[in-house]
Amino acid sequence: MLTLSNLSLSFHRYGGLIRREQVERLSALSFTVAPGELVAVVGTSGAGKSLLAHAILGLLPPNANLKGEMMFKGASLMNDYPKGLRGKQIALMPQDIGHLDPLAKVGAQIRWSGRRAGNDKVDPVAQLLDVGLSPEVADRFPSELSGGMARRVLMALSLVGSPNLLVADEPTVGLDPDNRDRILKRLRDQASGERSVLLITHDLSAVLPLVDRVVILDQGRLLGIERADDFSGSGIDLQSEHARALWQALPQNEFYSYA
Ligand SMILES: Nc1ncnc2c1ncn2[C@@H]1O[C@H](COP(=O)(O)OP(=O)(O)OP(=O)(O)O)[C@@H](O)[C@H]1O
Ligand code: NI
Repeated sequence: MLTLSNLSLSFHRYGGLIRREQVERLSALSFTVAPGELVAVVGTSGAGKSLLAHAILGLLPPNANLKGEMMFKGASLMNDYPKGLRGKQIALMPQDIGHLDPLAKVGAQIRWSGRRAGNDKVDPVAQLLDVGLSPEVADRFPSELSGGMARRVLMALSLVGSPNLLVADEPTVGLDPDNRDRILKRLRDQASGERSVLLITHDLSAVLPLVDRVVILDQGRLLGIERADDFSGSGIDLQSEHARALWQALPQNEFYSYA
């Protein structure tokens, strides 16, 4: 479904008046997301996770310079971003709840997202129920939502067009365990059949029970691609040393660090 081959991303930066330099933020990333898969991209702050999300959505700023190849269902996402893809076949659940329009009620925003995705007949209440929110939320403004509700509204907006690929950028940050697990469960349900999810997070332990595979990013570099099942025991089945170190550093595994 999604294939990245040697994808690099750099930015032009002006040093002084005439010196122009390139700063590389993603370095030769290669990985795939298969139909039905839920793949986590894990990395600390500044690893390049949101940049990767924006690259896949064709939302990078003009001074960004992408190299390599990125294919979605056989079409290249590299130069002219294919029309009719974003918000329909590929959707982003953004990291920042500031993406909600503060001046519009939730129901109206869901209808707009539906229209952008080519569906004029979206029922906001059904979309809200789908993410575990009650019908009355449709009449609220974003300022009247709790953090957990706002995240679920963002999720409803991103799901409105039934995307084949959903890129969820830190969808559970700042949420209590109940709200977090609700969102993660909905993402797990989403990833089946022809539909896949790329789940961006810094919280490996919260997502491990749900995801199929884990891509580890650090400072724009790929440090490992692992099957989620291999994060078990002492981590002997993990391919990369870095993944083993991450696994052994989780609080519940401290025992193994001394084994
Ligand atoms: N438009 C830009 N121009 C230049 N550098 C940028 C730009 N956007 C982001 N960066 C830099 O790229 C790096 C990766 O940023 P990114 O937002 O992808 O990190 P992240 O992994 O999503 O972090 P977080 O977990 O904090 O959201 C950072 O060092 C950031 O400063
Ligand atoms: Ni980010």
